[in-house]
Amino acid sequence: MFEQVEELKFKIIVRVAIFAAAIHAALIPGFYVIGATPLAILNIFSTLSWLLGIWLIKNNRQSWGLRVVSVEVVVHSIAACAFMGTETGFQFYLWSVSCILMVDYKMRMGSAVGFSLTLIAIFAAIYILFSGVAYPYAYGEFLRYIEVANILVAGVPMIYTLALIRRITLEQRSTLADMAAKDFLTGLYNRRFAKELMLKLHNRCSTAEQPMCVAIGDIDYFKQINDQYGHEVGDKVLVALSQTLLEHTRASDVVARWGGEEFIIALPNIDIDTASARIESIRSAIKTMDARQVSPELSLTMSFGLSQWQPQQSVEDVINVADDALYRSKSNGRDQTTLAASAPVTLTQVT
Ligand SMILES: Nc1nc2c(ncn2[C@@H]2O[C@H](COP(=O)(O)OP(=O)(O)OP(=O)(O)O)[C@@H](O)[C@H]2O)c(=O)[nH]1
Repeated sequence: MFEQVEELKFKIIVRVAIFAAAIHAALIPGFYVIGATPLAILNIFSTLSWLLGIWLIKNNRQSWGLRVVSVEVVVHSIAACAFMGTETGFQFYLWSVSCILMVDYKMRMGSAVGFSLTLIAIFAAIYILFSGVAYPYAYGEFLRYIEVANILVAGVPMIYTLALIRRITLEQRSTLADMAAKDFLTGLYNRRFAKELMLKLHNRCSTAEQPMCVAIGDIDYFKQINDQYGHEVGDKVLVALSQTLLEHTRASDVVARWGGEEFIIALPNIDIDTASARIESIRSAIKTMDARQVSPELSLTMSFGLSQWQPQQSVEDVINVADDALYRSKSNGRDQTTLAASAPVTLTQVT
């Protein structure tokens, strides 16, 4: 995840750098036309510096790339203001670079803040040193427009950098929320998060006076699958089975990995008869699931325990009751669903 974020960040910085290189290249004839030949020559070096920065960033030397372009901006801002005065607005690029430097996480926080503050200090020093310099070249009547243009163009990298940080923050937030809620292997909800969701569903169902059921399923003889085909195949079985569970449940159901080869399905707004028909259809879908995509000749069955969640029961209570029913499915020969009741009802005996 961290590498992807870094990749995205530097991809965007490369775009800013290409934009900057193009602006510097375009200014070469511009400076030449107004008679500022030294600045035209300086811009050739500036364009080359930006191209070098892009090359360094693309070749995995991101910190060096950022340093090269930072030095370029400092030199360019000082030179432009020394030759043409501060009214041209070239000093505003120092603000852009001070923002961009902060996204280099490889640089220590203290150094990044130090460099950024130095750039702002240079910005202030430029006013002290060069605000008295009068613009000596042609087209002086357009000075105000040049200043406005420079301020606007310098603003783009700052907004781009902030937008980038915002995007990364939001993406990381959703990734972290996903990691906290989901099982790494199967992508199903994990036990802790499933419990929270089940409680919310149960409260909603109780308020609306709707029935709710909970099923626990456990793969039969999963140890044998691991022993016979290997742990990696076992993992693939867990992933394929999770997919089958999702395909045969409603969006409002909660499907979660409860433990190693144990899964839970919470079914809101459903009575026990309809729920048992649903679980039975899931059980036969698992039996007929094309397990050959995982490994040829592999056959898979699952046992279930199903219980209706009574209003006064806690989440632990209903799970214990469903678990007892599952235990009966196992001890009665597996590949079946047992309904938890005062007298347990086995729906399907293994054939
Ligand atoms: N491949 C894989 N195996 C797992 C994972 N988590 C648990 N297991 C395995 O699941 C197996 C569970 O074995 P048992 O508890 O003996 O149950 P079983 O073989 O399924 O037998 P019954 O439940 O009695 O039908 C163990 O071998 C665990 O190593 C996992 O994430 N990946």
